[in-house]
Parts: sequence; structure tokens; C-alpha cells
Amino acid sequence: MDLPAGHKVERFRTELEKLWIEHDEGRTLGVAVSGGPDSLALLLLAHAALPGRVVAVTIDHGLRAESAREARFVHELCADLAIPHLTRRVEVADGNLQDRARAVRYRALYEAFLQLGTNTLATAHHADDQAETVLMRLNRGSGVAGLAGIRAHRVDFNPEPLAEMLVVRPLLEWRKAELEEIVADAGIEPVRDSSNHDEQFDRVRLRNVLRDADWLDPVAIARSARILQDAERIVASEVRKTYEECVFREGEAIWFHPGHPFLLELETVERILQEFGAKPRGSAVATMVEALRKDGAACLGGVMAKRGWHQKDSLTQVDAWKFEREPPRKS
Ligand SMILES: Nc1ncnc2c1ncn2[C@@H]1O[C@H](COP(=O)(O)OP(=O)(O)OP(=O)(O)O)[C@@H](O)[C@H]1O
Repeated sequence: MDLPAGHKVERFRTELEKLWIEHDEGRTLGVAVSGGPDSLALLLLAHAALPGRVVAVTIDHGLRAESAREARFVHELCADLAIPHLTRRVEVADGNLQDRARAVRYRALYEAFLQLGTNTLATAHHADDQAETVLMRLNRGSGVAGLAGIRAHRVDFNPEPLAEMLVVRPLLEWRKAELEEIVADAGIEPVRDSSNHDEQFDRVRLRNVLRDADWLDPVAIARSARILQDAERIVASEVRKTYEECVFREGEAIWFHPGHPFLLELETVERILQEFGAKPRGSAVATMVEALRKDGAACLGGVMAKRGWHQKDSLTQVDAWKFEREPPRKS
């Protein structure tokens, strides 16, 4: 089997080193491999860049008839490359199938990788995935966190056994076509998931639009998302400061002293709403802040907000916004 060319392996190694915080020579990298072209390319790149330090896991959701066969195919490929590999079968209850399947998949991945001796795993999300995600969120009026897209790295927790998991996405600036080429050059026939073409999913419709719009550049979109991931961290620290200095809890009510840039008011109000257990969309929170600025009153997610005088202390009254739970409606 032909492994990826040297310059591709070098490019991958450079990207991985940026993400692999506290990288040390002996550390093992877990690769989540579905058997599709993207994750097979990730497996080949990782194997070439870190020989003897890669382990892999495949999750069999059992949602498609061929899934057990596909997991066996990945297992055999890993055996050929001497890569330790585990398959985990998971059950997904009905409901929001994709979200639910994702949560169950990550949990199972974490447990299997811990069993294989690593708490670091890579997934094969690439620039085309990132561009689809960012465009879908732009179209929903998302804020900074949404537009930051798929995170290049994130830390998560596995409850049992308790472990900090580092998830890295070293392929976010690679095009899908480049990954397919790596797999084809190795002479491997990847698994094809038919739901990747199902037009009932927004993502697939957008994928088709992107394919036909050759003037849109997914790598450029992915780079912007990366900048926004930094911006998100900076905004988060400003929001923490605003929260400490300008938000006051009084009994069941929360007061906020406004007069900040729109973005800070938006993020702070979103956090206040979360304190009441509400989780509205970013675009709805933006509408609420606009209404508060203009009319001094707004309701969202069971929380009402009104402009009023906040008696901050015996000497100071501040023109502020007061947030309270909406009273139960009379029948
Ligand atoms: N069945 C699976 N087994 C192992 N890894 C998987 C499986 N499905 C997906 N992955 C990993 O997750 C990556 C993204 O997959 P995909 O785009 O299908 O999932 P998603 O639901 O959009 O992503 P995510 O769940 O991470 O938000 C894959 O490239 C692969 O690394």
C-alpha cells in the first residue's frame, strides 16, 4: 500500500504540532475512523507521520445494514498497518437522530481510546465541512461562537473513568478532494455513506450549492473560522469582565447595566438568559437586545426584560435592564 507523499505528511505533521498541546514524543494519537474517505486519509497521514504511535476506533451505529461489514473492513486495514483498532457497537434511541448519534458516538470513542491508552483523538473534519458549517450558521444569523465553526481543538470530559479528552481536527484546511486522492493513491476503496447525498438534510443541499459555486473558497472560509475561534476566546474574557462588573442578582431578578458595544450586550444577555434556564438562538437574542435598546422592553424564552432604575447602592441609581421570569399565563 502506498502511504501519502512526503510533503503531505510534513504538512500534516506541522498542523498537528500546532494543535497537539503539551505534545511529547511518546504520546499516542487516537484516530476516529468511520471507513469513509476523509477518516481513511487521516489514518494514513497519521500512520505516516507518527509510525507506531497511532491507534484507531470505529463506531458501528447499527443504523445501516452494511455497518458491521464496514467496521470489519477498517479493522482489517488497521491490522495490515499494525495499528491497534477497536470497534464499538452503540445503540441510538429515536428522536433527533443526528445529534443523539453524535453524543453517543463521542462517548463511545472516548471510552475505547482510553482503553487503547490515549486521551487524544483526531477527527477528519475538513475545509469543505467547515465551509458548510459556517455558511449554515451565517444563514441563521449566528454570533461569534457559531461562526467560529468546527473547533480545531477542544477539551472535553469523559465521566467514567474520569478523564480529560483532547479532540483535535488537523485537516480543517484540507480540501475533501485532497483527502480522497490520498486514499485513491493508496489503492483503497472507501466506504460510501448514502445519507451524505440525502437532500432532506440542509447540509447536503448546501454541499451541492458549494460544489457548483467554484468562486467560493472553502479553505479561505475555514481560515476565517479559525480567526473567529481566537476572537471567541477574546470576547469570552470581555464578557466575563462585563458580567462581573455590570450584572447584579437581586432575589429572583437580574439587573444589567448596558451601554457597551452591541456584541458585548448580546453575549452578556445570552448568559443572563441561560441563568434562567433559557437557551434561545443567537439571532433571537440579538432581536431582544435591539428591542431593549429601542423600546426598553422584550420577552424571550420565558424571560421578560424591562428598562428601569436600578438602585445600585444608597447613592447611585443606574438606568438599567431588569430580567425576570415571565409570570405564568392565566388560563
Ligand atoms: N462511525 C464512526 N466511527 C468513528 N469515527 C467516526 C464515525 N463517524 C464519524 N467519525 C469521525 O467524525 C468525523 C466527522 O464525521 P461526520 O462529518 O460524519 O460527523 P458529524 O456528525 O458531522 O461530526 P461531529 O459528530 O464531529 O460533529 C469523521 O471524519 C471521523 O473522523
